[in-house]
Parts: sequence; C-alpha cells; structure tokens
Amino acid sequence: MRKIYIFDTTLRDGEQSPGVNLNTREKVEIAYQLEKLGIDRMEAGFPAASPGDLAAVNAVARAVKNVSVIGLSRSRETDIDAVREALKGAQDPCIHIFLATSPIHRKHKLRMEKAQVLETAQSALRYASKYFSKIEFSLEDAGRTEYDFMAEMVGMAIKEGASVVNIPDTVGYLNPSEYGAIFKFLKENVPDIEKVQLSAHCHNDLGMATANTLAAIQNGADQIEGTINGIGERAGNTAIEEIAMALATREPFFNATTSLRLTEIARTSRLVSKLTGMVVPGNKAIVGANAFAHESGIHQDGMLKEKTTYEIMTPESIGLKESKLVLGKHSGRHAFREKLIDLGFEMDDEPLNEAFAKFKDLADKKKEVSDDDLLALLEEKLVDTIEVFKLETLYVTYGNESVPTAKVRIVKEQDQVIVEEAEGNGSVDAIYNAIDKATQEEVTLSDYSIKSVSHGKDALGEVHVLLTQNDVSAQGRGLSTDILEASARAYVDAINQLLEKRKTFSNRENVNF
Ligand SMILES: CC(=O)SCCNC(=O)CCNC(=O)[C@H](O)C(C)(C)COP(=O)(O)OP(=O)(O)OC[C@H]1O[C@@H](n2cnc3c(N)ncnc32)[C@H](O)[C@@H]1OP(=O)(O)O
Ligand SMILES: CC(C)C(=O)C(=O)O
Ligand SMILES: [Mg+2]
Repeated sequence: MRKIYIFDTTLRDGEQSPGVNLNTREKVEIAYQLEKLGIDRMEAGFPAASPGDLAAVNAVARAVKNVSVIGLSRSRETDIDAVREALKGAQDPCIHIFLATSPIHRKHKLRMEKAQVLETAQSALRYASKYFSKIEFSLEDAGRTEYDFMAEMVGMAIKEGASVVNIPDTVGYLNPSEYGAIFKFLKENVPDIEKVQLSAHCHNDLGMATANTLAAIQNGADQIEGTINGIGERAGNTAIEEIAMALATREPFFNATTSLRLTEIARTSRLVSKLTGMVVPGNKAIVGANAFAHESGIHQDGMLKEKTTYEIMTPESIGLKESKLVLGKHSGRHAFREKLIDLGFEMDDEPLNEAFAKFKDLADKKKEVSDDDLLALLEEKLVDTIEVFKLETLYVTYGNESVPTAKVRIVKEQDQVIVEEAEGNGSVDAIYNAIDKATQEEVTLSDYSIKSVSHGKDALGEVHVLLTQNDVSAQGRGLSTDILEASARAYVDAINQLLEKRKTFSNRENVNF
C-alpha cells in the first residue's frame, strides 16, 4: 500500500483565515499536538511576514522533534534569509518557495512574462539550495496554468534540486477529474519526475477540496497539504482529517494510507478550534458535533440494532468515546426506551407510551431534550396527584408601561370550565390573582422559586411554590419551556395538593377548614 505524506499547514495557510492570529505559545501548543497526530511535515509560518511569525516558526522548529518543520518564502532572497533564521535549531528543516505561474497572476499580480517567472523561481531555488537540502517548490495557481508552462516549471524545479513540487489549486477552481488529470499529465510528460514527490494543495472555494485531493492521490500524488478542520484562506483548505478518514474507511478503494494516529483527530480538532477561535460547524465531516450523532427514530432504531446501518466509521476511531443518540422531535420509542433505561427507569408499555407522548409534546417546543429535561418529565409523571383544578389555557398581557393582566381557563373536576381575568403587580402576580378568582381558594404564597432544568434559551423552567391555607402548607411544582406557564402550573398544582390534604385531614380528624 502506498504511503501518502501529510503536510500540515494549519499554522501557515490555516492562520491566513480572516480573524485568526496565533501567538508563539499557541503555535507551539498546536505543533506538539500535530506531532502527536503523526503528521510528516509541518509548515509553521511565513517568517518574512513579521518578526513575531519568524520567532514563532523558530520556537516550533526547536520544539518538535519528529516532524520536518517548514517555513514559507516568496521567490526572494530576503524571504529565504528569513526562513534560514527561523529554522535555526530545527531537526529536519525544509524551505517552501513559491511563485505564481498562471496567466492571470503573471499579468496582473507579478507583471512578469513567462521567462521572468521561470528565471525568478530558478534563481530563488539556486540561492536556497546553498542553505537547504530539502526544498519544496510551489507553482501558485497551478490549477489555472497552461499545461506546457506548468511542465516547464516543474522540470526546472527538479533540475534545481527541489525535493517536493507542489501543484496548488490556489483558488479552488478545478473539479476532481481536471485536478487528477494534471498529476497524470505531469507524471507522464515531465522528465525525471520520479526524482521528486508531487504534492496536492487544494482550496475549498467550490466545496471540492477533499474530492480534488483524493483525485490527486488516485493520479499519483505522493503528498497532500491541508489543515485541521479545513481552516484557511477564504473557504479554507483541504481538511486533513477528511483525507485521513477517507483513506482509512475506503482503504481497498484507494490502496493508500497515512502515518496518522487517527485516534488523535478529535483532540487535535478541538485544540485548533479553541486556539484559533474558529468554531467547527456541527455538520462538519468527521469532527463536527453531529458527525456521530443520530436524531431520527428510524436511524436510532437501526443504530441500536447494528451500528453499521448508519455509521461508516466508528467515533472511537477518531478518539471520541461513543456515538450519540440525541432525543428530539424526530426520535422514536426504541431510542426513548433505551434512554430511560440509561437513566434508571424500566417501564411497561403503557406508562412508557404516556411518557413518550409527553416527551413528544416537549420535543415540539425544544430543539433537543436533555437528560435533565427527561428526568424532570418522568419525576412529574411519577407523582400521582388527583387534579381538582386543571389549567387549560393562559394568556398574559405585559408592557413596561401598563398593568399586567392574566386570563386563565381552568377546568374544575373535569367538567366545569371557569374563565377568569385579573391584574397584578407583575405577570406572575396577575396569573396568581386570576387563579385565585377561578378556584375561589384563599391561599397565601409563602415561597416561590424558579430554576432552569437544562441549558440554553429553550431550557425547561421549573417553578416551585409553597402555599399556605389555615396553617396547612403544600408544595406545587410546574414545568414548562415558558416560565410564566411553569409558574401557573406550580400554583395550580399546589392548590390541588392543598385540597388533597384538606380532604385527608377532614376524613381523619374532622378538621374544619
Ligand atoms: C497562496 C498563498 O497563500 S501565498 C501566501 C500568502 N500569505 C501572505 O501573504 C501572508 C504574509 N504576507 C505578508 O505579511 C506580506 O504580504 C509580506 C510581508 C510578505 C509582503 O509585504 P509587502 O512587501 O508590503 O508587499 P505586498 O504584500 O503588499 O505585495 C506583495 C508583493 O510580493 C510580490 N510577490 C507575490 N508573490 C511573490 C512570490 N512568490 N515571489 C516574489 N514576489 C512575490 C507581489 O508581486 C508584490 O510585489 P510588488 O510590491 O513588487 O508589487
Ligand atoms: C503558497 C501556496 C502553496 C498556497 O498556499 C496556495 O497556492 O494556495
Ligand atoms: Mg494555500
């Protein structure tokens, strides 16, 4: 099986993501983790960019031991000198020199004819080869370069002693068949091509960076360049974790492998995200939060029966603990039952169906139902209160310059509908006044507390109230994604508890309320 060399440019092209700026300490921390991941080559920065970047590249070069450390340079002696300075102390230094070759870049950016481009790159390579035994040369915007000029430039780089020649699709313009064809063409048409490694460097402007890189591998690329989480200039670079997992998951198809320790992928992704501040989207392949999460009932059922139904790779293979079955509005009974068992509840079909119906009601209101939400729902279900009063609907009108009003519709003993309206000092006070009018119970609110059961804006709110009536107290609990509704439910619940106590006492002691 062919080994594909991994050239990581998280610290250089990745750092070119708008808004990202890594200091020396952060670069070194990422570099150590990349070393653990097992990458072969690491581009640590662009030393001519700033004294700070030169120092950071130097710190990385001195820190890591098992990886070749690379500094980027334009085809200019001053840039090459900056890389010389930056890579002092490196175990295995390499300089990466680039020059654009496409007609657009030649005409508008460099303002050079083909011959000047060739000569500029040639003299840079000659100068660099006095100081470096390992040189990578990149034809910037190779993807939009004429085939014959590309071949001429690659041939020149081989003659000047480059060890790796990189063919970047700098602007993410090509599609996989076109990009793959370039590698095939170079392999078949450039003399001595076997003396160098060919490298693929893709950008994701059209979302094809991974596909293009894989096409390059299929057509003979020896090295691939990319970043962790696919960060980088504009829409980013090829995501290294995607290539590594594509090769591992489809090994017989590609017949190529990397030296990466795949179980370090998740940790590396988290670190890069934390230090660059670039949040990984939930649906990002391999490392997104949802990459191993299943929400819909049919998928969850499949996963519970046999994981390979919906997972082509395991979370453990990238260093995650396990897949997640997320309970939400699309979940079914199989996953619901499984979650209850996890939480310590074994239920027969009937109570399970009742709890499932409540869960679906909640899931309609919330994006994700957490364990805490479920526990709260189940505990509420387990307390069997005889409901004299049942809150059906609640309307609250609130404005900071008007008196809050509340209107409640309450059903008494399952058949008597009572509608009442009241004002109050605040929304909760108005609700409680309306409930007092509807139930015609004289109660004192001795305590009121509210807490969030889970996290986020749509968390369940749990309200506890303590009501007193003639020296007898009762607690009530209300649960809802809306705190006013939770407040109303808690109050009605406490009144029902009071009535229950009153009944018990009057039966037992003939107490007159
Ligand atoms: C595809 C890529 O990712 S390439 C890497 C891109 N990364 C960066 O640019 C990050 C670091 N860059 C920087 O800090 C700055 O651009 C510097 C320090 C390198 C240069 O800054 P300045 O000297 O102010 O030049 P500026 O960036 O404005 O312009 C670039 C100059 O380099 C020239 N140039 C561009 N690429 C090359 C090259 N490979 N070899 C030689 N010259 C080049 C441009 O033609 C332009 O030259 P001009 O000043 O004669 O017109
Ligand atoms: C410097 C080169 C390799 C580059 O990043 C590109 O062309 O995208
Ligand atoms: Mg690039």
